[in-house]
Amino acid sequence: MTSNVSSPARTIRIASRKSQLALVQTYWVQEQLQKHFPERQFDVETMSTKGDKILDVALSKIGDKGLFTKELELGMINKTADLAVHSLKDLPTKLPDGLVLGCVTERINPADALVVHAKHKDKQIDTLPEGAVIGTSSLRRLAQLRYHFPHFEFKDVRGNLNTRLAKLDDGGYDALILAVAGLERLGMRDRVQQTIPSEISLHAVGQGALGIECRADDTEVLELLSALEHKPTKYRALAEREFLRELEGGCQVPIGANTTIEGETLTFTGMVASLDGQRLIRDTVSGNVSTAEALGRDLADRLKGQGAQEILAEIFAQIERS
Ligand SMILES: NCc1[nH]cc(CCC(=O)O)c1CC(=O)O
Repeated sequence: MTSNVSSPARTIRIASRKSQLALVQTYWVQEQLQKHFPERQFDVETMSTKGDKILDVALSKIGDKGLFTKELELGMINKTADLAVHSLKDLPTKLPDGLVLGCVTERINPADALVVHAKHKDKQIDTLPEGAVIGTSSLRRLAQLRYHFPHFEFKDVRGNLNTRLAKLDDGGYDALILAVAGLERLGMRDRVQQTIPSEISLHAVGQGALGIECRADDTEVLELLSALEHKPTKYRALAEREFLRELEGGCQVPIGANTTIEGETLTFTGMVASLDGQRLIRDTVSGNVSTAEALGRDLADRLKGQGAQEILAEIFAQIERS
């Protein structure tokens, strides 16, 4: 038999973390694929990742790249799964051999959000009182906010979104900094007190977009995924991820980004900051969208030329010691 025309199409197995946000994202992708390919079958299989299991240690101290992705990747490598849906910002810039970023879906708001305790419901980030306790587990948010608001106190906060919000509402914090995108996807847009301007906080690389990973040689899945691809988001993601790769930072270093596309022009602002918020290096480049990755490298080189490498080296040493 040389033809497989009559054999039934294989079921496509989508691997997902079990967190509420991961499931919302995965079911959204499943629904989109089903819409484009009504004759195909797409199943979802859930699994726990290391990042889901370790909840009592600050993320920056676990320090592992791929904390939220490794188990899903093993599933694809072992062929018990065919694709995995990630928050793009949780996906390391270097993927395991044999796997690729098959598709980037349309980005929603990539900004960070201020979420406040009820007693601050008339406040914005710049009117919160001196000594306000701000919860964040992101070194990027910590460094940028310290730089602009040295009079706040910062406290780590872990757990899924609902757990974090409960800790805020219980009075453990005055405010939290969270991604607008995560709140929006979980139907909690009303908790966004303020979208933090990019002048204050540049978002994480890839924030607000979904990245779908699959086997590099699975042409069938790659073809299915191309139906979900959003070109402008893909260009922005390529530029941002190349910038991060060049700076050799995982998700747990204070590196921020902001990209916009107007016509054919991609404009990219990036920053690297020290943990104490004392030093912050920021610059902007722009060029044709077709040169997205080169723009990311160019921006990284410029920041390195202004001292970014020293800052990052210090941070890696600090994390290792703690
Ligand atoms: N690090 C956790 C994480 N990974 C993805 C999101 C949601 C935002 C997104 O999809 O970019 C969040 C929560 C947050 O940062 O508040």
